[in-house]
Amino acid sequence: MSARRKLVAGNWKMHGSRSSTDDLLALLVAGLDGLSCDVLVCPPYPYLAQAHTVLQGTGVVLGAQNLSEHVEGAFTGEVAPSMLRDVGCTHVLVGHSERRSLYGESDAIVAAKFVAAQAAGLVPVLCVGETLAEREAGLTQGVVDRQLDAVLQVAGVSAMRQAVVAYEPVWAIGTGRTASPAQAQAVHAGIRAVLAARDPEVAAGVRILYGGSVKPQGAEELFRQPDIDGGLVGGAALVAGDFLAICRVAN
Ligand SMILES: O=C(CO)COP(=O)(O)O
Repeated sequence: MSARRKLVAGNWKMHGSRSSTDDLLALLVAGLDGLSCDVLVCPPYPYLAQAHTVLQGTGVVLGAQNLSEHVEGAFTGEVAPSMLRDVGCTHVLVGHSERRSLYGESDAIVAAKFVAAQAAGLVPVLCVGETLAEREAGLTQGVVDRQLDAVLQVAGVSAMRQAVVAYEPVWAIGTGRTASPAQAQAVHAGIRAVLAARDPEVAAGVRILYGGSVKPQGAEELFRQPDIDGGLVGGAALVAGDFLAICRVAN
């Protein structure tokens, strides 16, 4: 039995409205009563302050889906790390595959965002994962190691004490195709081994989430794997009953 407490995170992506945010959060807060896993929700930027008000005192923590690597300045359309803190975020996703592929975020930018998040007192959830072509070419662990190493080079391994890693194979995101528990476990163990080579204690403590078509069915077996410490949930995080069911099996 691992000493790491499970964490279930919901990435709402670009979905919702003011009223659906209130509705979903109310259902989550009511349904989570009595559960002991950690729960994080990441609504879109405009709803963060509202979500913070609803979540205060509930134990559910709040994260953003992205942040600027800059402290402040002439960066039209960007959101500073301190602003996220200011509206009640404790966490932020960094390097989600959609940011990497659709918005050209390089390993270097992701590393800079990771550092900027921690400098503002936010816990970064560092997302890593390979494409289908990379998996089929046998490059999975190499890609994930490169993405992780880019952050470790800049931030140092001890920064991982205040961070979460999320393994999200790109081919499993939004496709209904989940990695098998064995496939996911193998990569999670590989991530932990990379960290252990630098600092075994840090490696033993860091939570590594699995993401990619996580649904209530199948979540239990994923979460039973020794190196899977919870989930980063997309589509199913928008359906209160599904998200709650996933939290329940992580409990
Ligand atoms: O990208 C994801 C979470 O960050 C996963 O999304 P889905 O659960 O919709 O596949």
